[in-house]
Parts: sequence; structure tokens; C-alpha cells
Amino acid sequence: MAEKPVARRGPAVELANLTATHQRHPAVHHVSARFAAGSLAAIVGPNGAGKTTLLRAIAGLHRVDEGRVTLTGQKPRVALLPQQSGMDRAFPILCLDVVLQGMWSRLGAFRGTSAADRDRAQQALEAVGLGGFAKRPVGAMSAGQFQRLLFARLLVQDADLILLDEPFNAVDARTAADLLAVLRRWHGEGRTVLAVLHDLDLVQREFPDCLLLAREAIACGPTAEVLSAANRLRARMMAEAWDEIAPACAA
Ligand SMILES: Nc1ncnc2c1ncn2[C@@H]1O[C@H](COP(=O)(O)OP(=O)(O)OP(=O)(O)O)[C@@H](O)[C@H]1O
Repeated sequence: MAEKPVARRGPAVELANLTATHQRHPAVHHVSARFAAGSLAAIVGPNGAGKTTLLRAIAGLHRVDEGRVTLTGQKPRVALLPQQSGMDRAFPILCLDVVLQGMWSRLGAFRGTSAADRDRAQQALEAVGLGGFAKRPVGAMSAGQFQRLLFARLLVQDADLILLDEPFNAVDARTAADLLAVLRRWHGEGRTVLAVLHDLDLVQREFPDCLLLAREAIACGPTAEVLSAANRLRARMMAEAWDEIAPACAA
């Protein structure tokens, strides 16, 4: 994969023989793959293929049982957009405060926010088409608006590696196009962007690189090669044949 000649670079992501389990059953099994610095890459595969588990392992949020994840560069900042279905939107918090949360890891949780921080958060809201939403409680947003809000929070996180779990789920075509433009912008800035996706047409159109997963890595590299008919068939057959309750390293 060619690395992009831009000033700012996200890290390369290297997965070496990575195994991650849930209750001792492998969800990701001996996966080795590499994403170049500044990649815009999709992670695809059937339901239950281990995509979310892998993304969380890369983010350092899921324990790695075997093998390792290596991010190149000096302490790259990492941000994860989780799946919407895993989120509680009943929490009483205003949109601007959700965006400001994205700055906590850099500013420290106990430092008050400055006018400049709030301006930046407001600019991020405007960048995702939510300029008038600063004082709205998150419980009063549609699913698509909420996804835009989470993108605004990612914008202020200013991460080098951005991990997105099904970022266009439950959003309409207009919102998906707007959020895709944000991804393209991150890619143009040289950040590394990895997104779990199910829409293979979108992946083939917009994502130069791809990892096809079926618990194990079927293929990783240029999208057109990875998503060949033969690889897709292999992924489907592996997913169907997988023993859900196999112990780690039995397969
Ligand atoms: N919290 C959990 N406890 C036990 N098993 C889990 C848990 N989360 C996921 N799994 C199992 O791990 C495997 C991989 O799940 P994962 O969510 O990573 O797959 P996925 O590829 O993201 O699936 P989908 O496309 O359906 O979102 C599945 O067999 C799933 O049942």
C-alpha cells in the first residue's frame, strides 16, 4: 500500500497473529494484517466475523489474548466511534458538552473549558451541519443527528488514528454523504482511518484498502483485490463453518 506524501501522518497499524476472545471463545483468530500510515481502509466480513472485536482491540479497549497490535510513531492519538446500538442516549447532556468531551483526554477532566474550547466545539458542530444544536439535549435528536454529533466529537479529538464502527448505519443518504466527506477530509490530512462497514459497493467506491475478515483474515490490501468473488465466497464459507463455542486455538 503506497503511503501518502502529506505533512501530517497517522500511524501504520500492524496486527501480528492477533487473537481476541469473548469468554474464552475466539472472536478474532490469528489475524495478521497491516494498514499503511494514512490509509483509508475498510474492515468487512459477515455478521459475527469479529470486526467490532478487532476494532476495539486496536483501540486498546479489548484484551488481546495472543499476538499484538502495533501502532507506529510517537504515541499516536486514537479515537473510536462505537456502534450506535451500544449507546445510551437517555443521559441528560447537551450537544455542546458531548463535543467538549472529545477534548478531555488532552485537556484533563478537571480543567474547566475555556471560551476558545467552546468556540472550537461550536465550529465542529457547524462542520457537521449541527450549528444550531449546541443547547439541545442529546435525547431530543434523531439517530442521524446523533451520528453527526459523534462525528463533531471526533473532529475535536484531533486523533491520528480514527476507528469507526459502522459509521453510516441508520443514517439517510444525505447524512451518509456529509459524514463520508468528513472521512475524506481526515484521509486528505494524512490521518489513518479504519472503518467497519457492510456496504461493499460503498467500500469499493470510496475505500482504497480493505481487510476481509471471517474470524481469520481472508485478505488485506487493495480493495479490488481483497473483494474478489473467490475471497468473498471463502469468507462466507468460513463464517458459516465456524464453531461459535470453539475454545481458543482449537481451529
Ligand atoms: N460481549 C460478548 N460476549 C460474548 N460473545 C461476544 C460478545 N461480543 C461479541 N461476541 C461474539 O464474538 C463474535 C464476534 O463478534 P463481533 O461483534 O466482533 O462481530 P462483528 O463482525 O462486528 O459482527 P456484526 O457484523 O454482526 O456487527 C460473535 O460470535 C459474537 O457472538
